[in-house]
This record gives sequence, structure tokens and C-alpha cells, in this order.
Amino acid sequence: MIYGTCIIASKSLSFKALLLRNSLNFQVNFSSKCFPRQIRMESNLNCSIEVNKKECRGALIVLEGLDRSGKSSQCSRLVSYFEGQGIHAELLRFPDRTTNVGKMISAYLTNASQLDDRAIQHLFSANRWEKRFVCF
Ligand SMILES: Cc1cn([C@H]2C[C@H](O)[C@@H](COP(=O)(O)O)O2)c(=O)[nH]c1=O
Repeated sequence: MIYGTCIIASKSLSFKALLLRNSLNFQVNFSSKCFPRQIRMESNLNCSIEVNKKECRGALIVLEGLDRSGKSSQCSRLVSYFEGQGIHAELLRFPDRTTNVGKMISAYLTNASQLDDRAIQHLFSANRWEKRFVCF
């Protein structure tokens, strides 16, 4: 059984995250203040992320939070943890400024270019589509 979790990272909430204890069989303590939300992704009783079976779809763990709330740091820690457990993990970050669309977003975010607010939101969406082969 594979579970995913969505964690809201916030500067104002205090917690100790218990991540997927039953299915992934590990516990992670986050140094920053986070609030765990929502759990289940998929039910396949023969599938455990611990054994990294090819037929498993894996778990998608999403960290959301305000700018500068520590999402990137916590993601890096999670990836390190998984790698230490011998579990393959990929870190995806959005916006991904390395792609063609990401470069346009980066220019917008650094005030190097001006874009309509609605147009930039479409670019954020397109930026995720650019990474679909990693995600699916
Ligand atoms: C991923 C994403 C980021 N953003 C904003 C939030 C941040 O201010 C900025 C990304 O900053 P960052 O690269 O330092 O994380 O882009 C959106 O407005 N929409 C989105 O979908």
C-alpha cells in the first residue's frame, strides 16, 4: 500500500511530522514548523515503497508553504533520508527555471520582463507540463 502525504510548511504552526508510518515505515522529524494534511494516494496491498518494486507507482510527497518557509530545505532532507534508506527519490521544484518556460518565469520573477498576471499563471502551469515525463 502506498500512501502519499501533503505537508503544509508554515512558520506559525508547530508539529512533529509522522509521515506514512504504516506504509513507508519511517518517521521524519521536521525542524521547521509544518502541518501534515491528507494522506492516501493509492491502494495496492502488494506494493511497498520499501522494496522499490517496479510495478509500484511510488509516492508523491508535496510540500507547500509560504516563500522562505523552508520547503526546499525540508525536501532536500527528505530526499537524503530516502536515499539513505536505499529508496530512489527525485526532487522536483517549481518553478523549474532551467526549462524554456522556466526561463521566461525566471525573467518575470526577477523583473527582467513584464508579463500579464494571467499569462504568467499559464506559464507556471506549462512549466509543470514540461516535467511530466519525470512525474508520470
Ligand atoms: C510554482 C509557483 C510559484 N509561484 C511563485 C511563488 C514564488 O514567489 C515564486 C518562486 O520562487 P522560488 O523559486 O524562490 O521558490 O513563484 C507562483 O506564483 N505560482 C506557482 O505555481
